[in-house]
Amino acid sequence: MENIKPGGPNILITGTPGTGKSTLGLELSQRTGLKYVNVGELAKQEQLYEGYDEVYQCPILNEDQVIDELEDQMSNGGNIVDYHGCEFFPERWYDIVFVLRTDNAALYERLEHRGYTGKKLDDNIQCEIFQTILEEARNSYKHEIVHELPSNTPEDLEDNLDKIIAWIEHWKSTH
Ligand SMILES: Nc1ncnc2c1ncn2[C@@H]1O[C@H](COP(=O)(O)OP(=O)(O)O)[C@@H](O)[C@H]1O
Repeated sequence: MENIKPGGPNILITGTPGTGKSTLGLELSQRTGLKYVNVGELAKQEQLYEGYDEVYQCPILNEDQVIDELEDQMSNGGNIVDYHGCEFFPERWYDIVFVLRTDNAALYERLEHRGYTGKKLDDNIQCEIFQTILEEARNSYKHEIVHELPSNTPEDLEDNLDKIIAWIEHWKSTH
């Protein structure tokens, strides 16, 4: 049975770093009033970590702590969650999952611009080539709620916003 969420639907925006999750998530939040949750930022603020990854030179997310931290607000609904992974969240949290996709050349430029180099840059490009996050989403959620969205141009961004806003309106009229 579906949970009742007074705050509205919960939306997951996932995809390889640099595909445009925070750009889309923030704009969507502004236009809809749903709450934007950047899991990476939340972990940093609340120090939800368990150790340090020497290879990638970044802290390791404590997934259980993230789940505990978000459980109440996710049960209430009305959240747009942004993270470059999706398999550790409880499946019941999300009403819909969007996986952003970016062509290699564009993604390479965005990540280079962000200061990524060497293995970190290469691995993220490979992650996108092998559609790792899309596979992860399809393995973690019902196929019918997982949607791939192109995220290459500003026109794509506008199209994606229009589509998601229309979906939210529909969700609200049926719940
Ligand atoms: N649809 C798009 N078209 C062109 N550039 C985009 C698009 N979406 C995001 N960008 C740009 O790509 C870069 C990475 O976007 P960001 O939202 O930070 O990605 P993520 O949150 O997935 O890491 C930013 O410079 C952003 O302005």
